[in-house]
Amino acid sequence: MHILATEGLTKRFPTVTAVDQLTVAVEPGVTGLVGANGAGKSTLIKMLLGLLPPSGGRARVLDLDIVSQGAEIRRFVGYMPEHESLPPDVSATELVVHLARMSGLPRVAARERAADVLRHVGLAEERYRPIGGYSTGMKQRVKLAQALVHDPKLIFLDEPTNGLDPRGRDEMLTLIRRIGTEFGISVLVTSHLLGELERVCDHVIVIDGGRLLRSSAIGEFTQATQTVTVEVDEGLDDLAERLTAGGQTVSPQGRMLVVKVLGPETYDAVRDAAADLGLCLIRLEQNRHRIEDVFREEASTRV
Ligand SMILES: Nc1ncnc2c1ncn2[C@@H]1O[C@H](COP(=O)(O)OP(=O)(O)OP(=O)(O)O)[C@@H](O)[C@H]1O
Repeated sequence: MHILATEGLTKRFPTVTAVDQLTVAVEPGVTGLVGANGAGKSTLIKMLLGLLPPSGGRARVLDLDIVSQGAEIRRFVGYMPEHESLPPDVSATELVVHLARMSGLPRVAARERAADVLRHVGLAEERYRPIGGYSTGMKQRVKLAQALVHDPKLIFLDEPTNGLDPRGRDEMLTLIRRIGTEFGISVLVTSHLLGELERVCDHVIVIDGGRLLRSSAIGEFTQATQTVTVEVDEGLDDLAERLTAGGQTVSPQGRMLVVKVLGPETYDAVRDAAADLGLCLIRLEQNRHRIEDVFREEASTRV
């Protein structure tokens, strides 16, 4: 069963086509939507929520039509917007209870549910303080809590790690994975960094200029795009030659080599080649993939 499916979905603004003939289907689980700034991620999400009418094509979310059943879709789907959209003068508790009430929960149930989700996202005592004094990380957690409070079947998270420091990012990504696995809520999460979504997603969709570039299970994805950086004390050229002769794809980068990972055997090949040549291996590091790497990869397979 698909949780959402689009067919030729298009959104044209006067000067730009933000989403261009997009046909894609998403299964239950955690799905990453990756694309550079301006790729059309937010526009796609707003259309899927029934908040922005498409210029062409069709889409269904939880088997509901985005044009004629937007209000029903929003009953079952939670949305964490990209930009800050929180009132500064109320506390997280007041806001989340209010939103729970607006989604139709009675007063007591709304309070209980709000307390539950705020606890799940990791907001403790501070939830009683006005939101205006929160750090970016705390504000992101409030935005996540309000997306979950009406017990959705699916949530759309638009750049949830924006503005967070490395630790905050890690915590947010762990939370997202838990939402998908422990709570059984399907997640569509956007980012401009493929590397950070790799950790938490089952499936990744890449868009560029509003068009679908790729949609695959995370395993296939990382397989196709993974590289390791290799640094040795000396003898870099010899190592490159040895690896190339052994069937590895190697490109020099300054004082290091970038080797495409063909499988676990690539790591063995690097270790063995360095040992045979008597070189001291200083670094063997798996690279985080920026979206640009995927574009480069796709472009090189197209020619
Ligand atoms: N309301 C609008 N009117 C006109 N152009 C718009 C509007 N909303 C978005 N766009 C344009 O559509 C394109 C896609 O924007 P969108 O916000 O969907 O991208 P994005 O992938 O979410 O990027 P970001 O993460 O930077 O928001 C951009 O060129 C943007 O300028």
